Amino acid sequence: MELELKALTKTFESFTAVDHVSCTMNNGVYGLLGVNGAGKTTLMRMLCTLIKPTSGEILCNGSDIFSMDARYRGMLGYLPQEFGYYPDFTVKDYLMYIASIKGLRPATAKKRVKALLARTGLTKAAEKKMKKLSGGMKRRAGIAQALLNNPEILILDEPTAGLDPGERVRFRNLISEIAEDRLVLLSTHIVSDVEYIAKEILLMKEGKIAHAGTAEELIAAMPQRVWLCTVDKSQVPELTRKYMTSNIKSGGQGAQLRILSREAPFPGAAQAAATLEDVFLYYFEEKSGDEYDVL
Ligand SMILES: Nc1ncnc2c1ncn2[C@@H]1O[C@H](COP(=O)(O)OP(=O)(O)OP(=O)(O)O)[C@@H](O)[C@H]1O
Repeated sequence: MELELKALTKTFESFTAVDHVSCTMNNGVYGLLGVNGAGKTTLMRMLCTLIKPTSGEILCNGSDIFSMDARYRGMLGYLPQEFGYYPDFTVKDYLMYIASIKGLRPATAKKRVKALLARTGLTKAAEKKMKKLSGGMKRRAGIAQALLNNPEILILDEPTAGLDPGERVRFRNLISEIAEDRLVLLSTHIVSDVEYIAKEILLMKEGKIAHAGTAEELIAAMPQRVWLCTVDKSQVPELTRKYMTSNIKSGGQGAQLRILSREAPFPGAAQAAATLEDVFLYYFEEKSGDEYDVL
């Protein structure tokens, strides 16, 4: 399975939301990482044939996905950012309903729903109403519906939005497992969602893929170094004005800053190993997601 994007572009009137994106993906997890408005959803909607590119191509095993039409959609599973469900349906009825829309025969649908309930850890919740599920369970039901047709390509738009840290870990593990034999493209603005499970991370900024590679490659390519600086609290405003600072930990009179800079900000500053969070800060000049521990 190979998905190839060739100079993929989408403009809305004079605004370019996706700007000449080119990349090739095959089985495994790809993390589309970027801040709000970077163009992630627009890119994914094109990959799902929901909107047409202004220019450029998307090829699946060498064929244009829009020409493949239903044949391509049969290979595709999609979990949109806001996914619609029927609040009064039970999880099982919801999945059976989506299975019928996807054209699965009732006997096949029954088997697949049972298997997917088990795979997503929802067997015990099968008879619960959708509106009674926790955020994490709802997302897992969303994944289950996207997997009903056993897709070779799975597109997940911000699947971890609103999940608590425990649910996020369970979700990551599930996605990792699912991607063993298919292509999974997952968008997020939270570094830790993709740091350990993505075989490649695509950093998307202002419609472009600014950088792509493994977490290690992205870290190695960052020109700045990371410095841990223990300073007096009174020095914090000046240092944060002067340097990109990824983290500040305060305690008593002192503060520990994590500073990104080519050179040591002052003699004696200790160099630390860079992380993907630092890379995110460097390229986007903002902190990733809602998990960042600025104290
Ligand atoms: N139908 C549209 N008409 C005009 N502009 C649009 C349309 N859809 C998206 N945009 C604009 O394109 C840009 C990229 O939006 P997109 O939703 O793809 O970003 P994103 O990275 O998914 O961000 P978010 O996580 O906030 O959804 C935004 O500035 C958005 O306002």
